Amino acid sequence: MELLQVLKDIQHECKSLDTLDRLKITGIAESSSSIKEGFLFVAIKGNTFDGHHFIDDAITKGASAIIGEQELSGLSVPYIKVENSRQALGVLAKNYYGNPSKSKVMIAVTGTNGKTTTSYLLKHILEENGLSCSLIGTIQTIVNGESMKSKNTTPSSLTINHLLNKSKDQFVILEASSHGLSQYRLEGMEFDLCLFLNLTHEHLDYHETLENYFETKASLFNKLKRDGKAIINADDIWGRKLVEKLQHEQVQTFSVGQSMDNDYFISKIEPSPNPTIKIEENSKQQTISFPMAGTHNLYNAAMAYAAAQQLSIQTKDIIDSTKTFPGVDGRFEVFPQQNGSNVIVDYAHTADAVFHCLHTARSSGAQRIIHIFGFRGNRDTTKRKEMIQITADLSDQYVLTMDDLNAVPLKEMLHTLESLNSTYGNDKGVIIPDRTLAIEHAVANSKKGDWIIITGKGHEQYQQAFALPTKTDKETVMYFKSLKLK
Ligand SMILES: CC(=O)N[C@H]1[C@@H](OP(=O)(O)OP(=O)(O)OC[C@H]2O[C@@H](n3ccc(=O)[nH]c3=O)[C@H](O)[C@@H]2O)O[C@H](CO)[C@@H](O)[C@@H]1O[C@H](C)C(=O)N[C@@H](C)C(=O)N[C@H](CCC(=O)O)C(=O)O
Ligand SMILES: Nc1ncnc2c1ncn2[C@@H]1O[C@H](COP(=O)(O)OP(=O)(O)OP(=O)(O)O)[C@@H](O)[C@H]1O
Repeated sequence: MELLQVLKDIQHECKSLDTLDRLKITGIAESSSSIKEGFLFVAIKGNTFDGHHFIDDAITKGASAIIGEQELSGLSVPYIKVENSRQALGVLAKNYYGNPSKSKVMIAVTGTNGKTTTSYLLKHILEENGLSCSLIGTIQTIVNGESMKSKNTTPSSLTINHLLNKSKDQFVILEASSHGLSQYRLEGMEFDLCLFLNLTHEHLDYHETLENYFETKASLFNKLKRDGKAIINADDIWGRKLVEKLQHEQVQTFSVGQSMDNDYFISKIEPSPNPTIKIEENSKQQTISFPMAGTHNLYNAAMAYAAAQQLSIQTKDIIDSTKTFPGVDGRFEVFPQQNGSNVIVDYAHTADAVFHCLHTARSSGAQRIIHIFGFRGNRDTTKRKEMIQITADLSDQYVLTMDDLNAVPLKEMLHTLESLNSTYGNDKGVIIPDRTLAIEHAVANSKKGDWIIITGKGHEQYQQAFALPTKTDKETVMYFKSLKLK
């Protein structure tokens, strides 16, 4: 493709215009390690590396032109300077792949918690109704029925545009993370439907304040197509704020919430044992049954319901398909034990998610709650206090253990657990550093009516080795089950 075509709509400076005029590129790469002969290399200053340091490497590997933010000269291939390389990459990718988000029905889901669950449910509803759907999110990326493991919740703009270009599916659901939004990973894309689920304390190591975090999430709604629609959980205080903002901007906005002034009025919530939610719209009441327990999951169901309606799926068909939702890997997955206890594996890693998870266990009949969890190294440390306070309040026993250390020394994390526990915890808490042994301890000491809740890792593989030969919380739970069966 002609380089000038790829540069369309991008403000740039280049000292070798003649050369650009004739130049064709065979691809685009944001990493020098992906460069092939004839590629355009986009140098990005990142959090760990500066892509500008890899320009020589990219040229040696065959790059035919370079884009970057620095003032550079004397390169053996044309150098094009832009204001912001990440932002430029979004437009370059869009131009190179033929603006694929324009011709697809694009749905973005944002919020602190529930993006994956809501996205999976909406995909399930669409597919049950004969529609094909790609999904780009935390657990996996599914395009044309083929699944790949995800590295990021929201991949880079180059990856997304490539996936959209490959996708033959009618619909695309994308989980929009705040990191993704702030790093321009959705730059140049447009959406038919954007969902806002909630906003609670998370990622303040990155955004610093909740206001900044909200502004970043809210920026998704600037990417709506001209006739695009916003669906917002108005029971969330930030959601309510967003409804007001979008209505003021005359964006087509549909609110979901427990007061009658909402477009989708939630008139009743029954979180367990047979989770159902009643929704009234245009004075008609619908009852939605959803196999995942908990008020939080019923909110996810309400949001997916409203989205499916706005995508013109018949109400009855939505209700029928919601009933058959198979659930999501590592989200409130229940493993009944032979002794009458239950083990739950859940991806909760915010205070709000932990609250919902423990609350759901209690309202589902847990007589004793034993909660096992840890803190991820090198991530928001300010949420830890509240997480301990919630478990100290809502569980009967809690076990602090290891989550991913992310290069934090084990000794340092142990010290952190001890000091947080003595400051904010209570005598219900113990520390068992090895995650698999913490689970073993809880299972071995469990009795009928106990609910052992293991949070934080959900579907993810363990990063470090533990005492037992298992790789995930679910494998660890199954390991004890299989020992008992022998
Ligand atoms: C801190 C952070 O957000 N980093 C993201 C960012 O990487 P970065 O730009 O900082 O990359 P870097 O490693 O410093 O490298 C800078 C540049 O040098 C280039 N390079 C580097 C090495 C080399 O040999 N050659 C080379 O060209 C790199 O390709 C890059 O362009 O941009 C990359 C591409 O988009 C992301 O993959 C990467 O996500 C990392 C892996 C990550 O863990 N991010 C987390 C915090 C994140 O984004 N999480 C959210 C979900 C959060 C949630 O809700 O739970 C997500 O969307 O995944
Ligand atoms: N609507 C909700 N409100 C509060 N907590 C929720 C909600 N939905 C799910 N959760 C909790 O958050 C956890 C993660 O859920 P899910 O993976 O659906 O969210 P996510 O937004 O994709 O998360 P992440 O951004 O970390 O990938 C669940 O295991 C559950 O504990």
